[in-house]
Amino acid sequence: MTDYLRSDVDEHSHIGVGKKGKVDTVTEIPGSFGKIPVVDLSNMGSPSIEERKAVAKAICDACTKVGFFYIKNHGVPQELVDGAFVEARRFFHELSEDQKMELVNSKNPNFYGYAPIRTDPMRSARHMKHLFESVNFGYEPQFDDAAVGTEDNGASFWPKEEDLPDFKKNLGKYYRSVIDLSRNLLRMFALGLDLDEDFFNQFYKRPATLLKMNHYPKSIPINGGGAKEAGIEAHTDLQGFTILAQEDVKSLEVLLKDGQWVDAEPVRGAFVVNIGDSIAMWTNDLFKSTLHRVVNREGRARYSIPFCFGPDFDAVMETLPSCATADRPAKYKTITAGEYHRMRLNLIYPKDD
Ligand SMILES: O=C(O)CCC(=O)C(=O)O
Ligand SMILES: [Fe+2]
Repeated sequence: MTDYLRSDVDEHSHIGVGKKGKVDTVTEIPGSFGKIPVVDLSNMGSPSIEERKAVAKAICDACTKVGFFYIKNHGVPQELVDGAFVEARRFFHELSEDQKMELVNSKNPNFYGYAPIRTDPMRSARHMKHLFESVNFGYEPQFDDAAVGTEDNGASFWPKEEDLPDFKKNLGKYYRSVIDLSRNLLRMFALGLDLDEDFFNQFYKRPATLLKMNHYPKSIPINGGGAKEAGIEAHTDLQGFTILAQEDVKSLEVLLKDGQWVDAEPVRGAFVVNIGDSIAMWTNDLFKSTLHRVVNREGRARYSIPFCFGPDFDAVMETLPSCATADRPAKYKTITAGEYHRMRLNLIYPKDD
């Protein structure tokens, strides 16, 4: 059993915690779709259980075969999506470098905040190259219509109101709307896995949400000359699932069967959803956490807004009964989402950073 530190593109692997408690990889190759499926969510809130089940089945097919899918008719108004991109541009371009560095994530106990572009050749090989700039904000009950408590998941670094007026208020509208959509998707996952429709929501009372904004410039100058394409190396996401908003610049690529990288082209009005490692482990890899990467070859800047939705830190992720059989015994150790999260953050942000 290898003590893997990072997903390995050649093995189609994601990071899980094996029965012996070691970080291990899973080598299953994503299933039989040749492309990323599109799921229409129009009937997700239908009073008819049969109609809801049909949506749940389409989602679960996509999760078991690809781990990536588009959703349309998802209920998040386009003006909120467009508004969130306005705020992303304001953040990256209206704040000075110093103002952004005041919010740097290495100063935050939960690594919330700003992550600058890193081209330092001396960075240890254990780090992912960070050829983009990004910022993220954690869970706050004020953004959650279904909040049961008043505590956040650790304070985020928000820009000062005088530096970027109304930024938090404006982004908060989008935050609220994607949390709501995420809770509805959890119902579909549960239905599709033959669980009580509300099964997952009991583990998402103070969820590990992360609203991220990424900026991939059109190219990145390298010290000493030359330029590189902006992007993110092949990786899997760590949380339950991610809802990604993109504009019209194509750059996201997903690894499908036979080792083919396919573009997850932007589709106006649709989000891209992908399963993260936590739900993959919880479902005993029935749901696939699929490798993806970003390479901005388009010659213009790209912005994206991923929203990650992970279970409560104290949620105990024990292999779901409908996901283990005699032929397919449970592979993973029962672990709390928080323990797993912490383990992954320690890999992403090693102490020598
Ligand atoms: O920007 C994108 O399209 C995807 C970003 C991503 O994979 C991530 O932030 O984990
Ligand atoms: Fe990702």
